Amino acid sequence: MPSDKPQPAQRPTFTDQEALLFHNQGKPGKLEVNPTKPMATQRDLSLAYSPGVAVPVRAIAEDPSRAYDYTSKGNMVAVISNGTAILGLGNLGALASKPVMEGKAVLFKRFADVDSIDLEIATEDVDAFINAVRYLGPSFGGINLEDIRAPDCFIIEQRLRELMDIPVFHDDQHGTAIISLAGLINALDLTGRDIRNTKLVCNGAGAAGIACLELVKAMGFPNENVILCDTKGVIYKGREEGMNQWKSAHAVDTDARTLADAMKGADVVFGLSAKGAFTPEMIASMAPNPIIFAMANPDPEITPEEVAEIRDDAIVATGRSDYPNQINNVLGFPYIFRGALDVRATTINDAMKIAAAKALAQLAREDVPDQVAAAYRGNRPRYGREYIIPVPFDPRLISAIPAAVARAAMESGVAGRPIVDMDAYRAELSARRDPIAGTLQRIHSKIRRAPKRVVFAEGEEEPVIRAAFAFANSGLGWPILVGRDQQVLETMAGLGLEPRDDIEIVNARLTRRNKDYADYLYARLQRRGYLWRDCQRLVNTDRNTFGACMVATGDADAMITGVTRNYSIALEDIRRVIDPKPGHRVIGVSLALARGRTVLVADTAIHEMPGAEELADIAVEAAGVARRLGYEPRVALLAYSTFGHPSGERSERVREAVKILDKRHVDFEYDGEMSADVALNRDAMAAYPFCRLSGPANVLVMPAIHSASISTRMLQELGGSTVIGPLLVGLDKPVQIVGLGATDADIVNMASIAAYNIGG
Ligand SMILES: NC(=O)C1=CN([C@@H]2O[C@H](COP(=O)(O)OP(=O)(O)OC[C@H]3O[C@@H](n4cnc5c(N)ncnc54)[C@H](OP(=O)(O)O)[C@@H]3O)[C@@H](O)[C@H]2O)C=CC1
Ligand SMILES: CC(=O)C(=O)O
Ligand SMILES: [Mg+2]
Repeated sequence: MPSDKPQPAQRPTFTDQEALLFHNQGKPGKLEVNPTKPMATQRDLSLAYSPGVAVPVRAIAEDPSRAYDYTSKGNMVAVISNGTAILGLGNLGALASKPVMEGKAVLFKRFADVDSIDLEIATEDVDAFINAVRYLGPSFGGINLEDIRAPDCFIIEQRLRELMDIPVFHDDQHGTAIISLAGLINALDLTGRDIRNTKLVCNGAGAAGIACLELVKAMGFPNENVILCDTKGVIYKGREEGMNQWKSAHAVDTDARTLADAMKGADVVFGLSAKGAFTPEMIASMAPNPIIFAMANPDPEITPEEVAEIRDDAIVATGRSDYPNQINNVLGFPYIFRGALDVRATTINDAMKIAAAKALAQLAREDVPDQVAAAYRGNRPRYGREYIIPVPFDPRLISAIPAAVARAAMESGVAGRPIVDMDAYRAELSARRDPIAGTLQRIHSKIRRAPKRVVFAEGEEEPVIRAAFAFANSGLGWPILVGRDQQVLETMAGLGLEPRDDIEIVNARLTRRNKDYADYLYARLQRRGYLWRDCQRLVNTDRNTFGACMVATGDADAMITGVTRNYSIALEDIRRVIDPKPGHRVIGVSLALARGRTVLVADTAIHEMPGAEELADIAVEAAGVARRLGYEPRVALLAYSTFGHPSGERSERVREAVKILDKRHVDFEYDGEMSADVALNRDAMAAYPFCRLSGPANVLVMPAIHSASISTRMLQELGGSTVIGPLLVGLDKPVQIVGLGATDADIVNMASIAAYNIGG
């Protein structure tokens, strides 16, 4: 649980020098452009450029919607600024805004796989700015305006919305409004307030302030309960100084003239102004349980530490990532555009904004996965005063927010290409964030249709219990937690989880099946030096043995273990109880996913230095796994040499394995021996026209366990691949072993793979 008070000591700090170095090291700046098509050969060139490129040109000229099929338009957003209101730093010009705009562009990519480029336009003239942008429509699927001062931004956005047929969205207005509304919905809920009689003060009557008020009023806040302030104080009816039509729309009848007057007794205050604008006295004068959103960047109107010195009943949020409750538009713009682009929305309307805010608010109320806990440095946040809004690293945002936005676009009639299958869309969204997610999603939808009973052998462990609940909540099957009832229940209570009927707790010592399992084990082990009593002790005390007995005897369908024990020891426990499937070999297969490509690597778990027969078996098992995952296997048997060169003894086994596969007449593509580059790179493979693989390999059979282990770990650490596994295949009953210290998400995934019975 997060502590009650903000803890500055835990906050990451950096020097100015470090910030400059960060931006300067490697290639200066934060983004570069990469081609998505190969440009390696003469043929590639003639397709990508003249003459091949003429074909899509004509197609688009004939039907402009084809631009979405043949160009990057549909996934490309421009982040455009003139630098007149850079964060809360003021008007520092177009060029100085570039680091922020590059930052927004990479956040688009990082969080929602939206390609984005920053465009800084060096003019403060509203008409000139509009003219510079209005003709850019063909290049982009959407325009994200950023850090343009009020009231220019209102005119610019409105005119561009009229002139362009793609979404134009001023992030500082609407992004901020959406996120603060989401936070406000939850803060009102936590403090038991009703939107109709809550008093709100907004300091800052610029882009962000005005848009926030418009959205909260659209949600039902009465006009007379809201006071807007700017550098001149309260915006009251009849004020003349420093006014414009957008401020006037929110002017109220009140005697309050200063921000301090307005904040007396207020329930909520929004800061969208500048550093230090709220004084301790102002905060002290607010109503009990005040809601304080100090959102100025980079430094808030008041810090959470300063609030904590004055009162302990406040809910405080800032725009920064290093305090709890980050109300920042980064939670919105990537996902809102993702949803809008995916339905080819012509605009981003109020219905889509409110849908995004509600989806965000809802997400904060749900149980938090481990990846989010990691973003909180080990503190698992729970819906409450210090967790009113999800963090930007929450992996659930990518499927929840765009789906809500896309649905609202469809319902409000602005979607050019409605989504037919929303579940499939959500799965696709998750896959954009993490390539592994697409494969897992397929597995999940399959096992949901025929849920299985899965033994979670280490049922007393916290992550295992959380995983079991997540597994059951997602409808993936029925978990069985093995452990002492009291211990399991206490851990559950500590996690705030209630026991429930669909999650069984089985105590090995007390179960009525205890004797049957001991008999079963004795029948297997009596000729290996075990007495019946030894078997009974194993069943009673070893959870892997007990869990495996449940699976072996049909009391459960699959099993997951490994959180507290080394892989090889857990495997030994299991092998005592479960044999290989007749005619099969037990191996480990790892899945490496990178750059849209999935490659299976085997054997990553069992055979240290396989002989030729074993290598052939490994190829057969791994090809089976590829098929079960929906890939047509192309198996490369790897070595350091390729088809006999350089010659060497160590490759002999691999060549022999290929001959064995020839004799077995297997029904999949295979070849070798070959080096990894030949296996994976079409051009390198082309140097061997006799190679029997029809394309780059998707199954790599490694010559030995050390090369398998080293290469998968290097892929993960250096190559940016996601690697899952080793998945255990070839056992007669499905059991999977996670790595020591696996997170709840890892356990759920491996439990799903066990339930799916990936080994066939
Ligand atoms: N957390 C988030 O996600 C976001 C935070 N922001 C923050 O909000 C702030 C405003 O941004 P934005 O609306 O784009 O900028 P604008 O330039 O459009 O508006 C600034 C507004 O703040 C007012 N203001 C400035 N200083 C003070 C002060 N000391 N007291 C009262 N009012 C003041 C100005 O008053 P006047 O009209 O009298 O000049 C003006 O109304 C920035 O700090 C920015 O970082 C913005 C967007 C997103
Ligand atoms: C977060 C943001 O967009 C701003 O402070 O301007
Ligand atoms: Mg901004």
